[in-house]
Amino acid sequence: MTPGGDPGQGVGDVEVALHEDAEDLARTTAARLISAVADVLGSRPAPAPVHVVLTGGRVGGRTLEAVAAAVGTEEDDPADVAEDPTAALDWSRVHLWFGDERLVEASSDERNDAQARAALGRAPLLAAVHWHPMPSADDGLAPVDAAARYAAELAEHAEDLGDPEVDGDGRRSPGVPAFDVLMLGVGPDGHVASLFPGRPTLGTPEVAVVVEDDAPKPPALRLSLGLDAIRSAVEVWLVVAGDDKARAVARGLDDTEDVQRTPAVAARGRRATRWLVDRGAASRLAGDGG
Ligand SMILES: O=C1O[C@H](COP(=O)(O)O)[C@@H](O)[C@H](O)[C@H]1O
Repeated sequence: MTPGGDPGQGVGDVEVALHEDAEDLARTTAARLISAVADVLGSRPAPAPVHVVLTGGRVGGRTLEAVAAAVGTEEDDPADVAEDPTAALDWSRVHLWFGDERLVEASSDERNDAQARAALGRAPLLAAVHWHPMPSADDGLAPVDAAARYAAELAEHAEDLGDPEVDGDGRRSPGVPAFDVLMLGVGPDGHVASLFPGRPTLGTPEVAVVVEDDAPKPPALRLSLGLDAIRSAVEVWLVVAGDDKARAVARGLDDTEDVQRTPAVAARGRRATRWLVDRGAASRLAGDGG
């Protein structure tokens, strides 16, 4: 077994969904996310929450912009927004977490939460969601204490009602919520969240929130969910665009791949793992039609 755990052990279905380009991918993923939130809201009694983990990165940002556009922004006619089916959703039951974050000033545009708030903040209906940003440099905490603080926040929601179909399967990491959907970008090097190839963070999969202090992609200092926390999600969605990601996607879908070389191979959901890719990212997969 690799230090990151056996990526193929006891996981749900793996699906690949092909999209024309990054814009189509972002728009379709946004629609998928809204529909998943609606399904979960409808499947459990109010006020039970829905837990969603957001990703940074380019396609992650475009996806959230597409979510705001679908829900209705302040530029839209309020009458149209009120008629939209998403207006009926109880967004106050939705909790938004982050898969990773850059440990820089809160005002930095390098922050994943800044990108997410800028995108989703355009939709008045989404003002009701609960944000769970990772600590920033402004909090003045040592990185290890910042990680511990986010882990404590996660633990506060670990007992929330989750999906009855998968809860109790023994594969949820203790101390993290039953994430309903966890989205990840994938780097050209195969990293997910801030779990980079060959880094010590892959050697402690059981730690809910890990510190990366020498990320090969700047900024060097970051926080990330650990592998077991990621694998606690009911569904993991890897949202990837661009032919510079094609090798990482092909490796991430190969069960024999070493997690130390391609961390993405170990990012699996308990019920499903969905690779949502555009033609460029899929261009090294057999039968992609591209
Ligand atoms: O550093 C990061 O990179 C990945 C991928 O970003 P992309 O721009 O190449 O799509 C992202 O998923 C992660 O959240 C972020 O911190």
